[in-house]
Amino acid sequence: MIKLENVSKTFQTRNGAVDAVKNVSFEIETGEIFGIIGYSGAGKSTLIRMFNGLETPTAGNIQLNDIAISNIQGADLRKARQKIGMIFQHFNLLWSRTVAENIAFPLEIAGVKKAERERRVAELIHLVGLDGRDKSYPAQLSGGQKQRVGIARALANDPDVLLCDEATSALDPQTTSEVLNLLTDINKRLGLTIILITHEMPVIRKICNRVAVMEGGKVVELGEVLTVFQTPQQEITRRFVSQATDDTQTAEIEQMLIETYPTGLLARLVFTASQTTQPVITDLAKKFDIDISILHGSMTQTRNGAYGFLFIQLVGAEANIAATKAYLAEIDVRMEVIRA
Ligand SMILES: Nc1ncnc2c1ncn2[C@@H]1O[C@H](COP(=O)(O)OP(=O)(O)OP(=O)(O)O)[C@@H](O)[C@H]1O
Repeated sequence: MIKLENVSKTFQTRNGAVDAVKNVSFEIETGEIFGIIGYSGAGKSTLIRMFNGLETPTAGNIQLNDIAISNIQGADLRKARQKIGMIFQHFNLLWSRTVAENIAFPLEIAGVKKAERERRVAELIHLVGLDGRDKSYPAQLSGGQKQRVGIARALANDPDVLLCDEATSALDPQTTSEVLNLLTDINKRLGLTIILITHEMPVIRKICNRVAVMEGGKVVELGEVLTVFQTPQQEITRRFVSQATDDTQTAEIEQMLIETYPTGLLARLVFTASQTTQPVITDLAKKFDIDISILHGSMTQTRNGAYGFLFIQLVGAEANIAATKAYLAEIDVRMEVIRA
């Protein structure tokens, strides 16, 4: 478990003091994938760099399992750091070393013997899906392959925690998706705690269990990803959530549907994780003798379940439509009537 208590970081610059992180407290569970999102300058990098002692807090404490990471230095800090891997946006690979030599580097520093190093490197190359590329140089690899080397190198000393600093920001959407799948797989297989910072909500949606939203050095919102997506509390969170859904287009779509479908009742059904797996639409048609057409929809998957909405047209006797509405209320599917 990782615990932050009242953590602050102030940089002294020529232009005065910069409060990069302001009084941040939260906990991250072992084995969790925890996302930190914020715009440029929000303090994400500074915060994540304090997890492995690359920056020291000006105030407050960071506890990693039994170790007070914010209070140790020298040999103790170097030893603790071996249990915290890190990957970067621009990979930070050694360009004159092969894939295998890059991955072996942290093992050399840790004093691991040659035979054991070679065994471990082969295992890591296989784990990240780079079989056959061990003798390639970074310049001969695609962006996604370079990040796989970064991940293998970060895992070399069998860390408890992996820090990801905008690890997919330099990659195209397809490669981003592959790297995120690899991280999810590693999280499951090794029980590794992953902390990632990003400015992209789709990354959070795809792999995180919980998310903290940072603005001006503070954590302004924190919660389960699904809850944050369904009920964002802060304006900045709403802006991030709209990046990952197409809710912004809703008004336009409603107008278009009203014009295109002049008959029947038009409604928007809002589903949350608890009902999305139920065959709600089939049930309605069977139970209430009504015709239902699905006109438009968007379902979004998060790690804790799916949620989303469907625009439907209902045609049938008034009493049957009233019974349909009552049934939807009973099973907690919100129905917003666009045109009665
Ligand atoms: N070493 C430093 N010296 C002085 N100021 C710094 C230093 N590092 C960061 N800052 C300042 O602290 C604030 C937070 O920066 P930080 O890099 O942590 O934000 P961020 O959310 O990670 O943004 P980005 O995604 O652009 O890196 C910014 O105002 C930045 O200029």
